[in-house]
Amino acid sequence: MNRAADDLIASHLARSHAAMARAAQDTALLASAGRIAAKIVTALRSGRKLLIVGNGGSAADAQHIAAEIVGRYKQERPAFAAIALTTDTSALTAIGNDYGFDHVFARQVEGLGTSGDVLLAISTSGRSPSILNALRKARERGLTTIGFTGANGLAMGELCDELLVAPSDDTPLIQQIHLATAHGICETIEAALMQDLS
Ligand SMILES: O=C(CO)[C@@H](O)[C@H](O)[C@H](O)[C@H](O)COP(=O)(O)O
Ligand SMILES: [Zn+2]
Repeated sequence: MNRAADDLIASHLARSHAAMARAAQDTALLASAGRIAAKIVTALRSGRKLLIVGNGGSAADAQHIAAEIVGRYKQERPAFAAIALTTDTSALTAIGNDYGFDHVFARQVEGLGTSGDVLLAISTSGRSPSILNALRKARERGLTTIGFTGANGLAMGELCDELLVAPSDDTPLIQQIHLATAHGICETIEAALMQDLS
């Protein structure tokens, strides 16, 4: 690896480290993460499900988080219901082709979401129409709505019962804060669900 690559990667790691440290001190982020974990626990305890949407890197995060819930985070326990709406290529291409990409998630929320479920919608910009439409549809159908965004995404809050704001305006860094915070939320959820069994 040449020097330039080393410098670029080291600089990214340093910015990532600084962004994570800022997030760890962000009392608003920590408080909203706690409320989000409590809302998801309430839904899962009563047999409801968690639906998750996101584009690009956030689609990967959606799948990652769903797997922590339906599989396990760290502890041996029963499975709980979580689905990323980013994985079914037939649904995504049919809905995208017939109705337009802006509807790929909203249409799945309409088909799969029921009152009492939770929609977790991840958008670093807070402005992706596919994500905003999914939140609107979730509201219409009586789902609890949760948003993950970045410092410039506050407008998304209008459609969310809880909005978690990563303290950065850089998409990759926002994504890293989202995933690390989601791991903390999964740990909190798992601890609460394990306590029910003891
Ligand atoms: O992973 C990255 C950048 O790190 C990209 O794929 C990124 O997720 C895509 O550009 C998304 O379309 C951005 O959408 P959003 O987060 O603004 O809703
Ligand atoms: Zn990325």
